[in-house]
Amino acid sequence: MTLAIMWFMELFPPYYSDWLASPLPSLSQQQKYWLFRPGALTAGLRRLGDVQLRVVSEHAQGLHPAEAWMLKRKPRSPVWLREIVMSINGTGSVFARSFTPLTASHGLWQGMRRLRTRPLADMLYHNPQITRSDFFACRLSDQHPLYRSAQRLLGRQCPPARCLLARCSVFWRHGQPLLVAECFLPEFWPLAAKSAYDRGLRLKEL
Ligand SMILES: C=C(O[C@@H]1C=C(C(=O)O)C=C[C@H]1O)C(=O)O
Repeated sequence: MTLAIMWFMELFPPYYSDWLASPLPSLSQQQKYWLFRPGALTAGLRRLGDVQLRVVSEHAQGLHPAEAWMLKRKPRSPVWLREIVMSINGTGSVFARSFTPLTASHGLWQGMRRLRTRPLADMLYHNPQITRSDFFACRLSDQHPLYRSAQRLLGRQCPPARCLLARCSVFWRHGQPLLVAECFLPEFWPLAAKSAYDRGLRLKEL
């Protein structure tokens, strides 16, 4: 990447970002529902079946330039990253990638390092000091950091980027951000549709 492009990306981040604050018009009602559903995603997934969480990786790395604006931190500044996959009744359904500044992972967000297979949700929704940003959603592209992670995780079984819908939001605690990005794998959508059908719900009641 040339210096000029990197300079542009750092200066005008939202203009090259894939993330959108409102749903793409082409999405189904069900997709819009899950991409912008408030509250704990794990709680929503548990209504579809038995949820298992597998930690894929946890390590320090530099903040990706395309994600720096979300964290309001400088590109390449050190962050602590956690990547997990959640399965519903044994079917890999959601891949999540979460990160916080490395200093915060030793401070206000240190709980993130101790979770192991407990979901992040356990430490996010019962603390009045923690606020959540609006959601952003997108269809992934080949260059998207979340897609790069999905490729590492799924290898040759990774679906094309355009088949993957994702959302993200930032949790803030005393000025310290924790970004959570979640990608719905293609196998998730039939499970969600079947569950809604079994419960006799119309889409708007999901
Ligand atoms: C943030 C939540 O926790 C889920 C669990 C995660 C984890 O343990 O790393 C990451 C993203 C979420 O889908 C949630 O359920 O809303």
